[in-house]
Amino acid sequence: MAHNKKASLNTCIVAHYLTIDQGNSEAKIALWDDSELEDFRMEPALNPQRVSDFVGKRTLAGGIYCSVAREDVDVIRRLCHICPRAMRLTPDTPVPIRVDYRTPTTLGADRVAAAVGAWADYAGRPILVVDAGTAVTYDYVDAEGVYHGGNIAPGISMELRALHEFTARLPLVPFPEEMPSLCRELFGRDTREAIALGAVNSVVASIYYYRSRLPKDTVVVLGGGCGHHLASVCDFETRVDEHLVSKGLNRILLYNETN
Ligand SMILES: Nc1ncnc2c1ncn2[C@@H]1O[C@H](COP(=O)(O)OP(=O)(O)O)[C@@H](O)[C@H]1O
Ligand SMILES: CC(C)(COP(=O)(O)O)[C@@H](O)C(=O)NCCC(=O)O
Ligand SMILES: [K+]
Repeated sequence: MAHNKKASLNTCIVAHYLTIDQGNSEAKIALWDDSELEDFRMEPALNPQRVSDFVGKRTLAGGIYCSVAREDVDVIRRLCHICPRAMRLTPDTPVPIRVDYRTPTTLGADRVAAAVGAWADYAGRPILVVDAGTAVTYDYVDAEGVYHGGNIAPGISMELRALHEFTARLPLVPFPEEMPSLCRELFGRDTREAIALGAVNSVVASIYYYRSRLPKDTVVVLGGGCGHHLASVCDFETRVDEHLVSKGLNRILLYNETN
């Protein structure tokens, strides 16, 4: 009897949190047991039904929505319906780092979330946050937790497409899945290799460059769909976090629960 009571108490206190990150290529939905990732799904086209299917029978304590694409009103409505405390990440949302950006209202919410996600794991160290998705963003958080901004550059797929679309002769080269073997050579020796290496090495070289200009103890955190590919070709230690933005959203949600 006492055991059953304890078990049902445990069931009650599991706090599930839902995070939704709508990027320019994919939506990422994640379920958290407090701050532990429990379930994750990528959705090329999110809709309210997919959100409900993902959550299933689990009871939510809170949820957060962040988009750098179209704000999906139907998805937000569904989130509000299934969550007692649902919020959108906006420029006014309190976050656990200090954002020092001249135009906070135009700053991509996913960049703030990625910075918070990295800070959650490496607080107290300077961090170069690289979120390599549709675009690649390179952001800097110092050891005091101040976000100093960063840069925006084309993502690898975007570069490959742009080279094809804006030239007469360049073929569309597929996303180079096998980066370590491709990057064994510095320069391409045929057109396709030259394009693939050009797109990949522009990102790799940028990571090296920013790192060389930052304090020696800077941690390099790589997130986004290309994060693990890029880590495989950097010859210094990097930390890959496939769920960087979702993790940041979860931490922002928890921060707002307790503050
Ligand atoms: N195997 C792959 N095939 C195609 N694109 C890939 C692959 N692996 C990584 N990518 C890259 O990942 C990006 C999607 O990453 P993601 O971080 O989800 O982007 P976003 O947040 O902008 O939606 C694609 O635009 C592409 O550049
Ligand atoms: C730079 C981004 C396009 C990155 O988007 P993503 O690649 O993650 O889909 C997005 O963060 C954005 O639209 N930012 C607004 C401009 C700014 O951050 O200053
Ligand atoms: K990005």
